[in-house]
Amino acid sequence: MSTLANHSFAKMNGIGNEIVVVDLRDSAATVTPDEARAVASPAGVPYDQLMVLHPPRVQGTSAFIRIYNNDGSEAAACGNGMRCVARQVFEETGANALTFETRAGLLNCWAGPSPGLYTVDMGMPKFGWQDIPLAEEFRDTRYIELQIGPIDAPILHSPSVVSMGNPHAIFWVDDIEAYDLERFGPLLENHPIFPDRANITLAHVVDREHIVMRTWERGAGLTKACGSAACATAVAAARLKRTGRTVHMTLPGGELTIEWRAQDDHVLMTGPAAFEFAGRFDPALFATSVA
Ligand SMILES: N[C@@H](CCC[C@H](N)C(=O)O)C(=O)O
Repeated sequence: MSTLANHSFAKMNGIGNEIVVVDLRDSAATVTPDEARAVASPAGVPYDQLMVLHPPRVQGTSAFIRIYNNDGSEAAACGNGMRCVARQVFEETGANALTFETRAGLLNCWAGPSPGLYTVDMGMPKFGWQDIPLAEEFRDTRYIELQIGPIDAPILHSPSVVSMGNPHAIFWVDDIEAYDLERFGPLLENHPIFPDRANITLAHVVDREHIVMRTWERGAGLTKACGSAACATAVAAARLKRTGRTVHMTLPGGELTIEWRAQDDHVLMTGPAAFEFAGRFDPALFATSVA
């Protein structure tokens, strides 16, 4: 019998990024890729990311969080999902600031700066080609040599690449709607230059304080919002001196503020987290996913 059978969940979203939160802090169980895919099935609770809380492994943290994409793969970072987790645990405990552990490290989260908003310290971005990771050496990752389309008239080319704990490639364009991201996204996500695949973003710099963007997410496809991609895009734009270090980001599902803090290079992501409904998983979902 699956640990998730009859287990409670919360369906939430972070500016339209579909999130399911499951609390396994009273259990030693983990979620298998098959179970994660079963939850995402149309008969389950379709999501972009499943955030699973496990017992804390590090003193001073409230939980160890494992993050699943809807294809069953695991991700180390999920900005929108972290705001949802923070809201849930804040409401349950009355706290307004907590630290969680993810595979990307320890993340401080706090309520504010105004009611209904949550801030996550997403840590420091990484720019080294081995950290992202890329399959071959690029000394300058502000732009890398990568293109799709005809060699002399590429459709998309020269992305910036950044790790926010997970890999991101950002293509700078004039019109983010002018490209068939559903078609190019999977090609780029699975391009051999990205040995761990990558999240693919189209971004347009409106001015020094505003970027519009949309993302094809690794392991989840087109989503209404990707928080770590917003962080990666803001940082990449600031590295190129096209924006300042605090940027307002417009995503298909809503707005985020990203600050790349000068004092320690940490990236702070601020935005809302919405609760939709709570429920219990139907055991029939896992009938074929667990031996
Ligand atoms: N939606 C997330 C990113 C989730 C992980 C990503 N698909 C990956 O595999 O790296 C966010 O809000 O950051």
